[in-house]
Amino acid sequence: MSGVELQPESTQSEEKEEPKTAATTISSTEETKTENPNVALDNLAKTPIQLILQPTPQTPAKTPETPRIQKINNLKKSASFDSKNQPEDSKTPKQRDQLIEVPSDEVGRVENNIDNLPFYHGFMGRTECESMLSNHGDFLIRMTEVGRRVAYVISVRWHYQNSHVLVKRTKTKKLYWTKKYAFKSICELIAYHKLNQIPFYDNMTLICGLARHEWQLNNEQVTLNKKLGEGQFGEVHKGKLKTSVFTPPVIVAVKTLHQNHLSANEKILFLKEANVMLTLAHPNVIKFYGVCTMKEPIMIVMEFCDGSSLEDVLLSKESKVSSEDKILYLFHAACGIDYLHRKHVIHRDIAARNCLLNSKKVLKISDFGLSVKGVAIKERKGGCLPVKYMAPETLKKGFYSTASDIYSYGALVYEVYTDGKTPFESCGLRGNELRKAIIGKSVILTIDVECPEFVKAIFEQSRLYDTEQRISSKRIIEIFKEEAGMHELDATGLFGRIGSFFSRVRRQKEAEPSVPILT
Ligand SMILES: Nc1ncnc2c1ncn2[C@@H]1O[C@H](COP(=O)(O)OP(=O)(O)OP(=O)(O)O)[C@@H](O)[C@H]1O
Repeated sequence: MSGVELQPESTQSEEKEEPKTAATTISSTEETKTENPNVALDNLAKTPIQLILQPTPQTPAKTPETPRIQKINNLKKSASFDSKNQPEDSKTPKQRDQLIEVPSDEVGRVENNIDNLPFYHGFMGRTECESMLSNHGDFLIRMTEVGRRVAYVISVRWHYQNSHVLVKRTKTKKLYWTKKYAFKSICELIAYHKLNQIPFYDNMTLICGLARHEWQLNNEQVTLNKKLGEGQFGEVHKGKLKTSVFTPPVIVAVKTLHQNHLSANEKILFLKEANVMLTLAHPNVIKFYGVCTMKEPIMIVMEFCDGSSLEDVLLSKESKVSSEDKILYLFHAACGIDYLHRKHVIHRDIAARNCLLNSKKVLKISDFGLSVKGVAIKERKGGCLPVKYMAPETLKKGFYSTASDIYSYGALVYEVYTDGKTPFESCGLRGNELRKAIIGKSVILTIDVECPEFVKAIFEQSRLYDTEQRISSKRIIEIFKEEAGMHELDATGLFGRIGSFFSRVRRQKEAEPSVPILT
């Protein structure tokens, strides 16, 4: 006999000490140890340990088909972690159910720091996890929260279906279990079931552990320095990221998630931002380095912009943004948005405050907190929404699309040419009143200051009510190229600064007034 029989949890609470029965079973454990001193993981895989479900005086052992085992399986079904599931803490085994404790030395020498398990992914949402599971037997371990307490979930692909099995803990001894066997650590639970190919839930075994990606960083790789600001979910710091021992650390911006008072859903929302950024690489979009989800605080690590936000630059009393730079920034913003739209990402929060500038005057679209994958979606959202920047179809019916981003781009053009004024600031309406006024067309945004004709035309065509008529990001870029001689940046972000706009304007003024052709 190699397993230590464990009293059911409900009776364990009456236990004062570790069960003395362990001593008797340890002798047979030692037999195994003598045969395999320092048994290594690989050896274990080849020589699975035989475990026998032991009868207790009160509860004779039964075969897996018996109602008692069935009952355990039912319990485990409740532990299967469905979206509507309740925390299963209370659903502990009844008195007649049995678990078998497997002592650590039976499992062999295993890595006991979960962070070092290659297939442990830290805090991860279900959707992101399911996007990784593709083949039968693929599995990963992730962290979640059940009733504000950290819990581990084994996510596995089994016969074309994804299952999420919550690892449970016994009340008194705090042992980890999913089916029959209980372990001192989650690493032992995983190692034991994987190496011996014992089903850990129903008939599912752990076959192929999916390793973490390069972008799933360890907290130790990141150092936080000066605080840059604060957003809805947490703070942004300047920091350093160590990528290897051979290369110097990279200067980064690190978005940390407030540790307290955030539910698992809010954490998932925060990580959604990283999820969207993950697929993006463009000189006018903030670069993403990775996420730290192994422990608190959860962090998103991204490119550091050594300038300020466009909003701050526009509002700065010290210096005015030149006409040349206004064109440049709006062109960069259009290139960033166009790239997002080609990647089927709707940003949903285009505004000067979410455009960052670096010291080389390159504008980068940032803050993907509200972004979604897709070209058009319908979503009714409550809470704090950027009404002043939102399109009428969004305010009316919750429709978001690439066209609604373009409508917000119009608001960005307004901000740039009014030196950072917030749209509709002067109309005196707010919240729901403003929403109704925008839908009812009783307030309309106009640029009454000096502005190149072609920019004004872009602005007007971006603010059209009919989404079909609204200008596209592709067309905006073409116009900037045609009218201002702009060039897109290459991947390094070095080339493609302003072209011959001002010499062109001079030429046009000499010849005839500029008539923008917008199709
Ligand atoms: N990549 C970055 N490089 C440099 N500074 C940054 C970077 N990202 C954010 N910041 C700065 O950190 C501050 C907070 O950023 P964050 O995106 O969290 O805030 P926000 O957009 O105000 O809030 P929210 O996320 O709630 O929309 C901003 O002032 C911004 O200028």
